[in-house]
Amino acid sequence: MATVRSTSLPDGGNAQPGNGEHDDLKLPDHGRSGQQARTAQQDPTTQAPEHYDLIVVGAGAAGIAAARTARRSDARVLMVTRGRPGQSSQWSGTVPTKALIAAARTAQLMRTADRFGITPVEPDINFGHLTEAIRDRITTAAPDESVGSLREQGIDLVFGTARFGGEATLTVDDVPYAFSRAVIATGSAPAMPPIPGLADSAPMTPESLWDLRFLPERLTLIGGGPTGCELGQAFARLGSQVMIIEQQDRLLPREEPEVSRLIASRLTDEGVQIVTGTTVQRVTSYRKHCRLTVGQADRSDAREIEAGMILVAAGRRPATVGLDLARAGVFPNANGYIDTDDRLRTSNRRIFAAGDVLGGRPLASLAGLDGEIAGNNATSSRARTAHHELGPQVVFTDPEVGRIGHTEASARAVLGDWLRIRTSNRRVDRAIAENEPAGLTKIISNGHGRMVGATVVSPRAGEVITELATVLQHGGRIRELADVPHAYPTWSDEIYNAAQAEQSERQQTLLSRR
Ligand SMILES: Cc1cc2nc3c(=O)[nH]c(=O)nc-3n(C[C@H](O)[C@H](O)[C@H](O)COP(=O)(O)OP(=O)(O)OC[C@H]3O[C@@H](n4cnc5c(N)ncnc54)[C@H](O)[C@@H]3O)c2cc1C
Ligand SMILES: NC(=O)c1ccc[n+]([C@@H]2O[C@H](COP(=O)([O-])OP(=O)(O)OC[C@H]3O[C@@H](n4cnc5c(N)ncnc54)[C@H](O)[C@@H]3O)[C@@H](O)[C@H]2O)c1
Repeated sequence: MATVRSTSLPDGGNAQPGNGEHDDLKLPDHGRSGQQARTAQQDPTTQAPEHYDLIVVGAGAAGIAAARTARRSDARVLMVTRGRPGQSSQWSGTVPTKALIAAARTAQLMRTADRFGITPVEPDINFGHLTEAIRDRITTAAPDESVGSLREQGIDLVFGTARFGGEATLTVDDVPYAFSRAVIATGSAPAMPPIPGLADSAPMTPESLWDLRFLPERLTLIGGGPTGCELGQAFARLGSQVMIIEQQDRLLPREEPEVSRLIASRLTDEGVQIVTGTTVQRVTSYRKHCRLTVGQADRSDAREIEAGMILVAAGRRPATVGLDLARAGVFPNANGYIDTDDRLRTSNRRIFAAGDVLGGRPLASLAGLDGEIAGNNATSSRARTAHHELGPQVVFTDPEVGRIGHTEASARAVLGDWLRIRTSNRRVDRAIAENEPAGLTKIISNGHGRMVGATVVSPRAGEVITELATVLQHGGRIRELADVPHAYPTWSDEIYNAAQAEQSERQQTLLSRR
């Protein structure tokens, strides 16, 4: 029979097994594997709480990765969740939005087929069939995240709301459990701006949107970040009249200003009404529609606009309410998120945190990686560190916006004018072949030519940016890609062109020094 390994506290790789310092935190040897452990169900009246090597709170991208990684060290693992495993990513975030976007792109292609010399046709959208197809995509996307599959992987699963009772205990709906380590991976929830009358209008959120049974004739999005832009464009392409209201002076305010202009222009061409530099001050609901009082932040310029169904895409907030973190000795920061060191350990050294609950950049890609790191560091003495700043992020509008590292403004804030910026709006051959407009490639390097950030706007920017992520991760220079043969014609052509241009500039500089 497999036994649970007794693992000493991972302490930055310095803690030696049995060095005495952390003996009280040693994982116990239960003499059985998690796979063989009984399913987590307990009588609340029993005195001793059931003990686990690791309890993971949350079964989203971060929690699942943490639990799976811990199982590789044969730890006895309990995962607690009050929602379906997969949560935001699989059920309401990454997967369904991309399925919706793909359907909307098809509708747009049908409508604009004349650019390929094909007779265009206005698509007939059956929203019921469309949402059914999306549900099908969701269940196909991650079969190994189902309850059955997680249990097969040896992870005990219990449904309910977790609440810490002390530094090494928690309850799930009053049933107590004890842990050697825990990972908090409770994710985030939609932020609801405190706008008078908003709650009465029963607004949708990216989470509740998937219950829609009909295509809204008119849809008003509050927030023009990644969610607002992706969903706004998709619903407009499916046939809704869409308005996006953004309080900052441009859409996608975290991206380069030229990206905001490019995406705004594309959305406007597709019929989306964009209102920037404007906040919603009041919502008045009528039986079938709403009226919004909007204006500038200082409340000047107040005016009323008609709105359809409201979808709030105004950012996220941490899902920590009710966890009783203080009892566990974990203290959220001023924004309510959990701070950790780079090994994802919180102020309680038994407890780690991963995913959206950390704040920063709430991305499924980072949540999964964090989960692995937290699960590893909680159950193994070989510590791994998290480098959030290195992960690429993509806004899946059409065209897509891929970014890695700094924008020009954030690089300038750190490096001043010690920057080299290479920008191109050239239409690559692939864009010409597919009759797509020009995008953008912007590569930012420091004075030594080492890349510190890049932005790509193209129909496949999500793929293209990963090549640059590799360069950034290795502290490389863009010219190093000039020696790597690239397939032609691809959406990466402009990266290769930039690499060759950098290479030839360097050769000229070297020649001129001779
Ligand atoms: C519309 C939308 C589109 C997105 N698109 C992308 C994209 O294209 N690419 C990308 O990388 N990211 C995308 N994201 C972000 C991505 O979905 C999240 O970053 C990711 O899902 C976060 O994972 P998580 O595990 O931290 O949290 P979650 O997936 O939210 O999981 C949290 C889990 O904790 C549980 N929980 C919470 N509190 C408790 C409690 N007290 N007790 C027990 N269980 C609890 C929940 O039930 C859930 O299982 C998108 C997000 C949205 C909203
Ligand atoms: N493709 C992707 O990777 C993807 C897609 C969607 C979401 N996400 C993730 O989810 C997170 C949340 O995305 P999001 O777009 O909901 O949030 P966000 O914080 O990125 O953007 C919200 C926008 O709403 C605006 N806003 C806030 N309150 C407002 C108000 N009262 N009136 C008008 N505008 C208001 C903000 O200025 C901001 O531009 C992102 O940080 C991102 O990491 C990722």
